[in-house]
Amino acid sequence: MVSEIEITPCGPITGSIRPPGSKSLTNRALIIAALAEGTSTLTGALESEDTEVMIDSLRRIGVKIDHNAAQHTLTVQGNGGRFAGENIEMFIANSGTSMRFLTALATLGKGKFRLDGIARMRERPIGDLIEALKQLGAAIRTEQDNACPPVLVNAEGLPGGKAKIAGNISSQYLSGLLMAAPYAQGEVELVVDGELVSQPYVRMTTQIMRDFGATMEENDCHRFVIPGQQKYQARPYAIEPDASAASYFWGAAAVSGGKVTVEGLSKDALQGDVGFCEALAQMGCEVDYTPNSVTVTGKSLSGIEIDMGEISDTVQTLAAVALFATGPTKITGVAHNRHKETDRIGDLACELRKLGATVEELPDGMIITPGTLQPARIETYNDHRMAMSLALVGLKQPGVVILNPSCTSKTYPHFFEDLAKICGTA
Ligand SMILES: O=C(O)C1=C[C@@H](OP(=O)(O)O)[C@@H](O)[C@H](O)C1
Ligand SMILES: C=C(OP(=O)(O)O)C(=O)O
Repeated sequence: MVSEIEITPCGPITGSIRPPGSKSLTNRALIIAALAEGTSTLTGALESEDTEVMIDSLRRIGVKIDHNAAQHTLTVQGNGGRFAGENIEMFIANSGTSMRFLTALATLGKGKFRLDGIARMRERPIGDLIEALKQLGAAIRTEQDNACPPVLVNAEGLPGGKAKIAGNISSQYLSGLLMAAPYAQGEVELVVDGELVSQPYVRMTTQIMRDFGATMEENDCHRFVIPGQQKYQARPYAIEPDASAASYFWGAAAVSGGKVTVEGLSKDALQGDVGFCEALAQMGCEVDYTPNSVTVTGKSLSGIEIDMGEISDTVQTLAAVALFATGPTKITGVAHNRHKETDRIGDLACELRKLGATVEELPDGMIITPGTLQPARIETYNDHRMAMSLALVGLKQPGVVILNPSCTSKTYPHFFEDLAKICGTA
């Protein structure tokens, strides 16, 4: 494993790429196919740490999953929501989606389940999800009574009922509840209490649930009524390429003044992160959509003011692009970014300053004023997005070194190879 990588500067980048499958869609499809009756074939699936920990955990509750690496296909034989076990341990590394979705799923079974992860996962909140599951009748708690993993579930099936769920820390709680709800013994009513961050991910959840045959009543992403004792229907399902991963290639076009096409995504993609292109358009880039591709052409860039609450995984990408703009960029609406793989406000500000920018940290974002760029050794805090986004700066500025580059294995194990290929520096 290499301990650091120096990014090779290059000219305007032109080319096209199809990034690996969406993490969010792969992990949702796995949960739903695991609960379905019958065999589902998931094509275009992501193969990375976040999906491996999901697959490993589902296998522990008796779901059969075959992986065809050459075809990026997962074949899942669902257990119909019937699973039992004594002291089943799930190790989830630092995958927020897996931790939150599997916590909700575990309440549907019978027996004792323990969900744990790496040290950072033990700092990532899960208390609001635990409280909502308790309201639905689950026997569940955190091991240290600190509202963070490890999570202990003493499952007897999920009775159902009405639950309020806070949405200001993470939308993944609501997504986890929604996907489990059709398998509750009775009807489940979920009401979002206050603000809901990352809303496009909730729309993605309800869409994929419907694609697998579940029904629900939905009121403006605020109230959901899901009849109990439903079954997902197994089916073939094609997974879109990952739009958050695509942001690095669109960002590469923006910073290099090039033209990059991402294949397999469109304006109508299930993933809200295609909205990152609109932020680039606001900065001055040209964006062209077809039904099966999105192309960004880099032009001269201006700083912008933008609320990124719906596309928070692309904040770091936008911050990297902002270093090449005229004037400051103000990002707001992402207080929840402090609870991700690392504090993506404080730690991001620190690394941007090393590259020569002036950064004012806000409670829910930052103001980035570009300065003269300079070489820097970039700390990644074991955050894949810190590595992938700040690598873009090195495409123009010599001497940008990314430390611990293998942290991209969380969602994109071959990122640096793909970047070098499209830059012509491989
Ligand atoms: O539901 C999902 O697939 C995700 C939701 C988002 O998390 P939050 O809801 O915590 O913002 C996002 O950051 C994460 O990468 C994936
Ligand atoms: C926040 C992220 O992941 P998760 O919450 O699923 O760990 C991410 O991939 O940027």
